[in-house]
Amino acid sequence: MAAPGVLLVMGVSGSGKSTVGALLASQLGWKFYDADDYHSEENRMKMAKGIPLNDQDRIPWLCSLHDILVREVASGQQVVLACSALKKMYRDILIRGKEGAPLKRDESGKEEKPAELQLLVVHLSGSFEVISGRLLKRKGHFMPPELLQSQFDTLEPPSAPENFIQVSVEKNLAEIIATIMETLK
Ligand SMILES: Nc1ncnc2c1ncn2[C@@H]1O[C@H](COP(=O)(O)OP(=O)(O)O)[C@@H](O)[C@H]1O
Ligand SMILES: O=C(O)[C@H](O)[C@@H](O)[C@H](O)[C@H](O)COP(=O)(O)O
Repeated sequence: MAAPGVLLVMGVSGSGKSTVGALLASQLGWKFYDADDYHSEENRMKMAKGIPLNDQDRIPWLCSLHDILVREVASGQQVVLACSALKKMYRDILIRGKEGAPLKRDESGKEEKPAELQLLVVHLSGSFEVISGRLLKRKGHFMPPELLQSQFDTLEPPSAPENFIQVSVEKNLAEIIATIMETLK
């Protein structure tokens, strides 16, 4: 497949996004962004208190990630982004920015189409049991394991016509990376 500008590694909390994303970026020589690093203090505190984020909390966060991706791709930089991106609408915002955002005007006043990114979605998919087992063992993270059920409730797995692959979290890391690298060939 033609290499996309952006590889989005998505899934519920504990599915392995940060681990797989960082490994992939280093193997590909692409820049790595972890969406967790871009949450507002309010969002972080909300999750730490065990309250799931809602659309209003997530939309500005996703818009700022979209802006980062557009900037990087415009400068020729390929990017791996680890981001929960649980709903189709969230992935659409990463690709196109906020739906209904007013069209920008160039210097002559002409309307410019919003930037759209070439993005491959890698969905790390697995059962509640396997993923909660990993979260319970993970130390020093702000996300409480009790929020996992809400992540599964919110999840809309990618489907056609989205450009995506699904990889089982039950594979070991080397197998996951190899599967993704094979798709990129
Ligand atoms: N394929 C895998 N096999 C075994 N353990 C994994 C795998 N992927 C991730 N882990 C472990 O599971 C935990 C959650 O992974 P992490 O990358 O933090 O997930 P996320 O970023 O999606 O929340 C970490 O302790 C990580 O080392
Ligand atoms: O959309 C969300 O609800 C959040 O992004 C949420 O998923 C959280 O930020 C992380 O998932 C926590 O961090 P981990 O994914 O690393 O557990």
